[in-house]
Amino acid sequence: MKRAAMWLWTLNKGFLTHGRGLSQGSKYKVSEPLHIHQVQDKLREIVGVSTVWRDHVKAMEERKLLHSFLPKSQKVLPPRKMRDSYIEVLLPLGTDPELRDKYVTVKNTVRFGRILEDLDSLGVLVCYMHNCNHSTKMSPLSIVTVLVDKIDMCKHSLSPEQDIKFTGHVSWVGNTSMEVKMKMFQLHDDEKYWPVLDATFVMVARDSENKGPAFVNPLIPENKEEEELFTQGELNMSRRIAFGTSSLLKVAPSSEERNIIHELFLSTLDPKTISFQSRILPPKAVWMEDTKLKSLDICHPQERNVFNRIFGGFLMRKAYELAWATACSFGGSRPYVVTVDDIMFQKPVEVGSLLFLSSQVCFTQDNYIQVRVHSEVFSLDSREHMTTNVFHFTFMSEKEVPLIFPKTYGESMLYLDGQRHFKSMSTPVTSKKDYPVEP
Ligand SMILES: CCCCCC(=O)SCCNC(=O)CCNC(=O)[C@H](O)C(C)(C)COP(=O)(O)OP(=O)(O)OC[C@H]1O[C@@H](n2cnc3c(N)ncnc32)[C@H](O)[C@@H]1OP(=O)(O)O
Repeated sequence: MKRAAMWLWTLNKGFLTHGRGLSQGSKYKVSEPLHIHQVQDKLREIVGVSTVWRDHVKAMEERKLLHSFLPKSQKVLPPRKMRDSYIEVLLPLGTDPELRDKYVTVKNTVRFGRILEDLDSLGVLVCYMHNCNHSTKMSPLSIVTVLVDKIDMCKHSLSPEQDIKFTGHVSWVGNTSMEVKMKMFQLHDDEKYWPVLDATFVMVARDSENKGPAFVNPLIPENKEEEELFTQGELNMSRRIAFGTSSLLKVAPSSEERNIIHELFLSTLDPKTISFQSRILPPKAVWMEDTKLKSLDICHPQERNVFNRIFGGFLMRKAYELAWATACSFGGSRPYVVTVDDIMFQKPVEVGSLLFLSSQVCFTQDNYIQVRVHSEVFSLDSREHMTTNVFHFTFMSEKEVPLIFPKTYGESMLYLDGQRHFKSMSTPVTSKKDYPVEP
């Protein structure tokens, strides 16, 4: 009982000192960063999971008993500061060849899919730090990823032979949801850590059995910088709601968007026939339907998370790798990821499901390729199909890529949705060669 509470305290204690932990961007200092392997160990300890799949039902039964520790209201929970949840994690690629093998691509760069997995685990650990409760051995909360709001890549290259450091903390809280900001840095020849990536995730707290909502500790900003982050978190929430309510699944496109679609349609009509049916592809263009790639995975217990559902990071890696392959076969050169945007985890994926991923290019501009991946699961027990996620990735190719043309109304909506996501990319990156981030 004391052991888990002890580590939480030890970890927290390190955060009480202010300072410049990293050469750029760090606000708080920790005594010692965690090793990447410790993240999973800590999560297992906090949630109290079985390491043997056979025992998973028993372990979940034990978690039922934690229900009584859940508060009835958020008001009774003590407020936390941003530094309470701040953690640093080291991925020692420079000194650990075995670890490097897991991360290296054929072109001697870093597998971005692996980074997505690490960010997901890190985000969850950050939230457990925020909600750390010394009175229980295991946390009564089940914390799951609901949204990858944004991952923006900086221009610096990722080497599989230099150490990587992650930092993260809670930046905003609602009643049951938390926004987590994470950064990634890589050690350079000048012995300094340079920024590589900025990520914003939203996590949700659920009860001990992951069946209903659970309150999270309030968050109090301590200074002006934190107030700005908090306000930004609130604005992000309003933006997400606005983006959701204007979804093309709910409302018609704007008049400007309707014009775009009509122009695209007109430019594919055969001028030799006076018909709406004869469609021909303009030069340097590809039909959207010809860009599709699909994959199937069986969701084995190996890919489960601490709550015995399929790990969100695994789903992201699989979707990312398929998206990369789609962009690569479409663009004709090895593309680089620029932005990951608005990955919504609508439904959990059960262990044992069949995971169908379907990827297609939905928008292009200059060297940019916008790829959408739709994820659907088939439950062998209930015989039901269900959409679980939609992923959006922006890639950049070394050379200019063909234009993409929708044929049907449904594809036109995919085109506009892709364009909306492309436009929401905060800072278009223009570099090519010094940006080697691949799957
Ligand atoms: C190693 C450990 C890793 C573990 C990490 C994982 O692998 S997790 C595995 C991958 N992820 C999952 O399996 C999650 C799958 N999704 C789900 O189970 C469900 O969608 C959910 C429980 C997260 C949410 O369900 P509902 O939307 O019905 O719940 P509800 O409406 O009560 O919302 C709960 C809180 O989430 C917020 N919320 C909901 N949708 C949101 C969105 N798109 N963007 C931001 N926030 C959102 C709400 O505002 C609310 O916060 P407030 O209450 O603050 O207003």
